[in-house]
Amino acid sequence: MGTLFALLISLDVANARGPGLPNVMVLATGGTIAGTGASSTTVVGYTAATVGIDTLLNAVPELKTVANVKGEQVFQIASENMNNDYWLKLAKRVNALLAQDDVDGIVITHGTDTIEETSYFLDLVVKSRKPVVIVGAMRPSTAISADGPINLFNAVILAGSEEAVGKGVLVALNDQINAAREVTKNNTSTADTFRTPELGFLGYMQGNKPYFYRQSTRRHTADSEFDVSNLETLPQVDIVYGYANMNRVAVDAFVAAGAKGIVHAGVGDGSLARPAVEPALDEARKKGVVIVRSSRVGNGIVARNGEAKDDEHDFVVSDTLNPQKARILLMLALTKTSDTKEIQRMFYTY
Ligand SMILES: NC(=O)CC[C@H](N)C(=O)O
Repeated sequence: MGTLFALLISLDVANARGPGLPNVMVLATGGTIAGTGASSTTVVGYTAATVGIDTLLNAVPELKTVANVKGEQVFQIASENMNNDYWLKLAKRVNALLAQDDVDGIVITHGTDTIEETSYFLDLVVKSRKPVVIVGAMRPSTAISADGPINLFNAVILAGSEEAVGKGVLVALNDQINAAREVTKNNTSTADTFRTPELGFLGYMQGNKPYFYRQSTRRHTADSEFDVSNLETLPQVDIVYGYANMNRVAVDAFVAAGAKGIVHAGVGDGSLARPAVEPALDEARKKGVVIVRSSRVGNGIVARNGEAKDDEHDFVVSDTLNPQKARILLMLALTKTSDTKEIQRMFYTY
């Protein structure tokens, strides 16, 4: 009886999205996955974002066997040109589509340079438990052994899967599934560039199936407090990079240009150069600019206080977020509050 009941429950879950193949929407935004080179051996020095969504989908006829796929070109850019306006446009489109009963999941094709930023932005503002998978490629569509088609095929399977529901925005390339919060581009040119250093990726794509082994403990998507549905702009937040012999010029320039927040990509565990930079950040803070101490190191925690005396300076720390991801959380935090205690809570929550 118990087994029968369990079977009925699992059948119900399997049928939650209706019988047959899942409905997956592919939103194209550009990047190398949509790039073309001069010849089949051109794998660097090609042009990104030249091929449209129809060509992308037609290149992988196998997609029809795993999902009912529809495509839409949201914009067409190399992702180094990503900006807040594109993010707001993309997030609103994703939320509108996920609110539809006939969309089970979304795949976003994207240039790899800023995948880690777009994915974390969406992780914080998508209002749904349905899967959102961001995918790209390191070799253009015309290259020998192009990685785009297999990456797209796996991304569509993942976006249509029950396993990906509620896992937050996922970045899936090279047969590996990563969480948006932690994934980072790790190599300028190799196909295995996406890594979740130290904390580890979430699982594999193998044999046309996702296999999950872990998930993020941080809040995201349907549980997030951030909402961009009524926003047309985001606050200006800039990143200042730490280095030996550093001066205060960049901090002062960003403040003069109207920054509402500055992420300091410090050396080590987020250390600031004294006496050059700390007074500049103090002055910025007194003018109302929110300062987040992050690190250029790439792994590990930037914790409050210690030598940095964050309470005294009224600085916020980034926890494990790298500077480019800390910038995104700070922008969204500033859409809700300028209270640094509240912003610090957000950095320990997301
Ligand atoms: N591999 C890539 O997608 C890089 C191409 C380009 N720079 C972009 O990010 O869009």
